[in-house]
This record gives sequence, C-alpha cells and structure tokens, in this order.
Amino acid sequence: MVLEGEGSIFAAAGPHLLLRPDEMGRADSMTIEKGTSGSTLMENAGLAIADDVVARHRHGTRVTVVCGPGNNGGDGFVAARVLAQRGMVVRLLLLGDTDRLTGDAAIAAKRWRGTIEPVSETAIMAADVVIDAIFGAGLARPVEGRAAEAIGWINAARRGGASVIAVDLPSGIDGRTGEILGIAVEADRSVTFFRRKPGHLLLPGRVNAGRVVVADIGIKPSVLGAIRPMAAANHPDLWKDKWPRKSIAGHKYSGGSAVVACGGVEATGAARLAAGAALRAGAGLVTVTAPGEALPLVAGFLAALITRRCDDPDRFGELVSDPRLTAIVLGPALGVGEATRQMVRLALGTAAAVVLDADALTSFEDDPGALFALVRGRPAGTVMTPHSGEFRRLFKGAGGQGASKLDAARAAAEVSGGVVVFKGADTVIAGPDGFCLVNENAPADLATAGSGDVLAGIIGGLLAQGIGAREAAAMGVYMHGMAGNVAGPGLVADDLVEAIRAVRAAPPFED
Ligand SMILES: NC(=O)C1=CN([C@@H]2O[C@H](COP(=O)(O)OP(=O)(O)OC[C@H]3O[C@@H](n4cnc5c(N)ncnc54)[C@H](O)[C@@H]3O)[C@@H](O)[C@H]2O)[C@@H](O)CC1
Ligand SMILES: Nc1ncnc2c1ncn2[C@@H]1O[C@H](COP(=O)(O)OP(=O)(O)O)[C@@H](O)[C@H]1O
Ligand SMILES: [K+]
Repeated sequence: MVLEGEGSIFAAAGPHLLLRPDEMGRADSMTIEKGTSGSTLMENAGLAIADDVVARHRHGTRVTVVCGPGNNGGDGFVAARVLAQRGMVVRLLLLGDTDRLTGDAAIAAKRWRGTIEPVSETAIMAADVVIDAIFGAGLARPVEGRAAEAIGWINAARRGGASVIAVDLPSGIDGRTGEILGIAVEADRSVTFFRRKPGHLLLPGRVNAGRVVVADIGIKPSVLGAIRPMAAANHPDLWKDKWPRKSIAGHKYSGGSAVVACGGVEATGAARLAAGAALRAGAGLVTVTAPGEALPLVAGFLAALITRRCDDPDRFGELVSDPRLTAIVLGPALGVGEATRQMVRLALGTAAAVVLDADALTSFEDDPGALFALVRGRPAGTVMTPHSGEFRRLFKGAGGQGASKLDAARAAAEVSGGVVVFKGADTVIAGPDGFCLVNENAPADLATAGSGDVLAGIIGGLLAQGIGAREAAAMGVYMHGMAGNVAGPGLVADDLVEAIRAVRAAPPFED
C-alpha cells in the first residue's frame, strides 16, 4: 500500500499517528500477546498519572481519584496507590460496586489498601487535585445518572480552583470523534498512553482535554505496522523536506507561475489576499485575472502582481492555457453560477495544480458528481478547501451518520479523488488514499474575514512550486496557523499575508 512506502507520509508520521480507541485496543492486545501482561500495562499507566501529579503538586496535596467501572478506573486505583505512597492525601471514590470490577481493574482494586468511598459531591469538592478515571476508551453511550452527576461535580471543583487530570481521555469525550457524549469532564491535563487519540485533537474534545501528555506504557511502535492507523497530527516532520526555499541557481520561474481568478468590482479583496499570499509563499509569479472594471483595484494592491483582463470564461481559458502555469486558485469571491463552473472546468482541464475554494465549490452544489469526475481524472493535484458550510453543500452527508470530522473529510477525499482541507479550528487534511492529518496550531484569531482566502493562496503558492497536493495542503494549513500566531490578536487577513515572510524566515523545524 502506498502509505507504507519508504519515506512516505505514513512512515514520517510515527510519533504523530493518532489511534482510534479500537486501534488502541489492538495495540494493547498485540502487546499482551507478545508477553507483557495487561496488569503491567495498567501499572505503567497508573504510574504515569501519578508521576504527572507528583511533578506538579506538593507533598500533602489532597488528591481525589474518581474511578469508573472499567480499566480506566483500574488505572485510577494504581495512581491512587502510588500517590499515597508518595505522600499525597488520597481519597478514592468508585462509581459502582467493587465486586463488579473484573480483570486487571479488579487486581488493581485489590492492591489499594485505603477506603473505597461512594462518589459524593463533598469528597470531590474538598480536593486540590481531582483525577478523572471514570471512562476512557470504553465510553460506549451518552453519560447519564450518577456518572453524569460526578462529572458535573468534577467540573464544579475545577471552577472552584482544583486541578483536574484526566486518565487517557476526559470522561464523556468520545476518543474517536472528539464529541461530548452527554456531559464531559473539563480537564487541565490529560495523560494518555502510547499515542494520542483523534478525540484529543478534534473539537470539542481538544478543549476538554487541556494539555495532553503522552506516556510510554511499554507498547512498542512496531505494532503500528499491523494496525496501520489512518490519521496523524499535522506536524512539520511530515513535510519539512519540502519547505519552500529559493535556490541560488533559481530564477522566477523556478518558483512556478500561479493564476488567481478575481471576481467583480465589489469582490476583489478575496483574490487580492489569495494572490498576495501565493507570492509570499514562494510562487515565482502570480497573475490575477479580473473583469475590466475590477482590474485597477487589483493592480493598485501589490505592484508585484501581474494583472490580466478577463471578462468571460473563454478569455480565462486562453489565459490558463499557458504551459508555464503550475497552479491555479479559483473560488474566493468569484460568484456562484455557470461562469464559475465553466472556469473550474477549464482550470481542471490544464496540467496545472488547482485549488478550489469557496464559490468554486458552492457552484457545484447541485451536481457534485460532475466536479468529482473532473478532479478524479486529472494527473495534476487538486486541493479543495471547504469550510463546514461549503463542505455540507458539496459533500452532503460524507462519512454517514455519526462520522467524525476525520471520517467525513476522508470520505470526501475518497469520493472526489482530490485532497480535501476541511477547515475550522481543527482543520482536517484528507488524501484520496484515506490518510488524514488533523491540524492543531491555528489560533482563534484566524476566525476573521478573508482568512480562508489567504489559506487558499498559500496552498496555491506552494503547489506552484511543484510541491505535491497533500504536502502543499498540510504545510499550507500549518503556515497559515503560524502566520496567525505571528500576527496575533487583532489581526486582519491582510496581516496574515505580511506575516508569511516571518513564517518563512523561521521554519518550524531545525535546519
Ligand atoms: N486495555 C488495556 O490493556 C489497557 C487499558 N488502559 C485503560 O483502560 C481504558 C479502557 O478500558 P475499558 O475498555 O475497560 O473502558 P473504560 O474503563 O473506559 O469504560 C468501560 C466501562 O464503562 C462502562 N460504560 C461505558 N460507557 C458508559 C456510560 N456512558 N455510562 C455508564 N457506563 C458506561 C462500560 O460498560 C464498561 O464497564 C483506557 O482508557 C485506559 O485508561 C490502560 O490501563 C492501559 C492498558
Ligand atoms: N476558531 C478558530 N481557530 C483557528 N482557526 C480558525 C478558527 N475559525 C476559523 N479558522 C480558520 O480560519 C480560516 C477561515 O476560512 P473561511 O471560513 O473560508 O473564512 P473566509 O471565507 O472569511 O476567508 C480557515 O483556515 C479556518 O481553518
Ligand atoms: K477519564
């Protein structure tokens, strides 16, 4: 399979891979089959939790461990024992009966010499630190009843100043989707095992998880080859060797040549932002095609941009037939309708890589299959960058009911044959081979008008330089997040274009 090739994105993803709860279960059982007992894994997990607490809190801290009925609770019993040995004042609360504990959790419970109390509001509210060991990977349905009450009390304790540490996942968060099933713990920290889970990165799980720490509990990375997880965090390790750099022997065409299509006189801002971003991301030259009356506005923006008059799709077809063209960006404020559809068809008919955003996507709302047929057939890369509204319009119920954002993006990439960038605070980049990346460096300041246009331009600028579609998309999303951090609070989209210079000057990896 392509993903496993030497130097492939899968190979580079190693520590950044994300394991769904069922995949984590396989990692556990493969490890147990190879001779490490489940009890040892649980001891290691509980120890990792205790270490995390001890590293941050004084001797004598009042720690309340809230245990659930499964192995997540088992980890809690181990942590409680170790913390008591290390001088913390520990209370252990159990949801349910001790005699209903089974397997490794029952063994861990026997080793706890202290009292096992029923869950109560007062015991939770009296703590300086609460360890949430109610549910982890085994959460199977919405939380209700006593467990829901306990979660409410844990959150109240946190609002009252207690620190909350989640074992594996905040209870109530679905590790596969990041969704809240009923109610969920709001943690300061989550200590998870071996690899992070999608629910640690996808919203709202990411917010509930707080700072996520990954502990080694003795599972060997070699199990990953058989499990073949299909998702990873978007990390520079995945594309740093493609980072844009000017070569001393280069000339302007070495950076490739990009075209950005501009809408009418009242809608030129989006294309200007995209074109500026493409140039700053390293495209050698960027041409903006615009209707006659809009042309002066574009020309007056950045002197480095080339402008070409383009009043109809036929003229656009002529302009993009230049064989030196390496990337085309279509969609930002272009208008929804047949003219845009025709421009998309023409762009997809070229040998250039194409970014389809905004109106280029919405224009195919009534006949997405027609778009996908064109995308699927092309040898050059195609990247589609929908926000959630555009995604729903074009990809309808991709992934089916209960699909995570990851599953939905994956299904969209598979059905369209292109690379899909499903935007948001937890942007997912999906390739048609099903492998997905979840981005996590984007600051909320990016939620501002025109920010998506800048992203489309950055990706276009990277594609123009010959970077592959998946890498350009992943790197582009990451650079966009970095630009947001450089520009900081109060940023407007224009500032992001400017900030790309600082991003390129300080790559997110050691050279
Ligand atoms: N499998 C292993 O070998 C290891 C597992 N570990 C821990 O084990 C956890 C997974 O353990 P489990 O698979 O036992 O699952 P959990 O302990 O997360 O939860 C399963 C239990 O909760 C019940 N349950 C699920 N959803 C519920 C709901 N909404 N309301 C009420 N009850 C509900 C289930 O019936 C079951 O009794 C991981 O998150 C991790 O903390 C670690 O100890 C490392 C080793
Ligand atoms: N809360 C958020 N945190 C981080 N990034 C965000 C957030 N909200 C939106 N973004 C990012 O900002 C950009 C907005 O794009 P888009 O919705 O197309 O807006 P526009 O059409 O105004 O340009 C996307 O890249 C998206 O991922
Ligand atoms: K938990």
